[in-house]
This record gives sequence, structure tokens and C-alpha cells, in this order.
Amino acid sequence: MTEALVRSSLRSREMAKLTQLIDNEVFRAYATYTTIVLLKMMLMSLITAYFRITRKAFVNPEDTASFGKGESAKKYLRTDPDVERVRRGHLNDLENIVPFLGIGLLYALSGPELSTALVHFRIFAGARIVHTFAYLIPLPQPGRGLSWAVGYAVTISMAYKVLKTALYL
Ligand SMILES: N[C@@H](CCC(=O)N[C@@H](CS)C(=O)NCC(=O)O)C(=O)O
Repeated sequence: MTEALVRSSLRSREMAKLTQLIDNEVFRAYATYTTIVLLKMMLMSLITAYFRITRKAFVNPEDTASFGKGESAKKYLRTDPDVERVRRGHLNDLENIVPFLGIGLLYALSGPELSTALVHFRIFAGARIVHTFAYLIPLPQPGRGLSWAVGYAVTISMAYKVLKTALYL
């Protein structure tokens, strides 16, 4: 076989493996819930922009240019409690969704039962959505604290399964 043929056969074998992964139901569930939580996180940018515009609270001088020049525009260079609240919610998403992405992927590859994996992914996504509502409405504590703890516990549970399956020190 020529080198080109060998390379092309290797490539199609790699493609076959990728297709197998996409055919894997746990991986598809992971891809679905990851996309949901990432879209939810991206929504935080839009909500931040909405509050910045409606509350007229900006951080960059160029963002206030449409409100006039000099001192009249300067007063819009300020912080606003609603904008800061969404930003804290967004930061909390980053602190929790990024670990979910990495640990969740390893978990999906560690061969869990589909039903168990779905319970993990659904509870995590639900908890992060509740956390966002609890932060933005805001709901009285311990609403936000509990929703955060549930999502956190799901990620720890997946990490435990990964280490139980794959520990190699
Ligand atoms: N970075 C977080 C770590 C602890 C945490 O995530 N707590 C949850 C439940 S109270 C939370 O919603 N914290 C608010 C936040 O991160 O802005 C913090 O500063 O609070």
C-alpha cells in the first residue's frame, strides 16, 4: 500500500471512532446539556448589556459617546447594582460550568449508565438555571445557596466516578 493509502485508511478509522462517539447516547446527552448550560451562560452577556443600556451604566468612555461629550457623558461611567448582580451571576456560572465541562466530559467517557448520566446532567442544568433566577429575581436565601450546592455536588459526584474508574497515580 502506498503511504497516501495508509494515511487515508487511518483517517477513515479515526472518523469511524468519532462517529462512534457521537452515536454514544451518554456522549450525546453530555453534548446536549453542555450546549444548554453554555447557551444559558451566554445569555448572561445579553442580560448584562440590557441592564447597562436601560440603567445607563458603562465602564468604557467610548460606550457613553452617544450620550454627549465631556461631563454630560461622564456621569454614565458608573457601576449599577443590577448590572453588578448579573455580572456576579455570570462569574458564578464560569466558576461552576467550566468544571462541569471538563469533569462531565471525562465522566461521559468513563462508561456510566445512561440513566445515571442523565440524572447528573439534568440536575446540574436545572440547578444552574434555578441559580440564575435566584440571583436575578432575587429569591431569598437559601434559594441561591441551595441551587449552587446542588450543581456543585453533581460535579463532585461525576469527579468521584471518574477517579473511581480511571485513577492512575
Ligand atoms: N465565588 C463564590 C464562591 C461560593 C459560591 O459560589 N457561593 C454561591 C452560593 S452562596 C453563590 O451564589 N455565590 C455568589 C457569587 O458567586 O456571586 C462566592 O464568592 O460566593
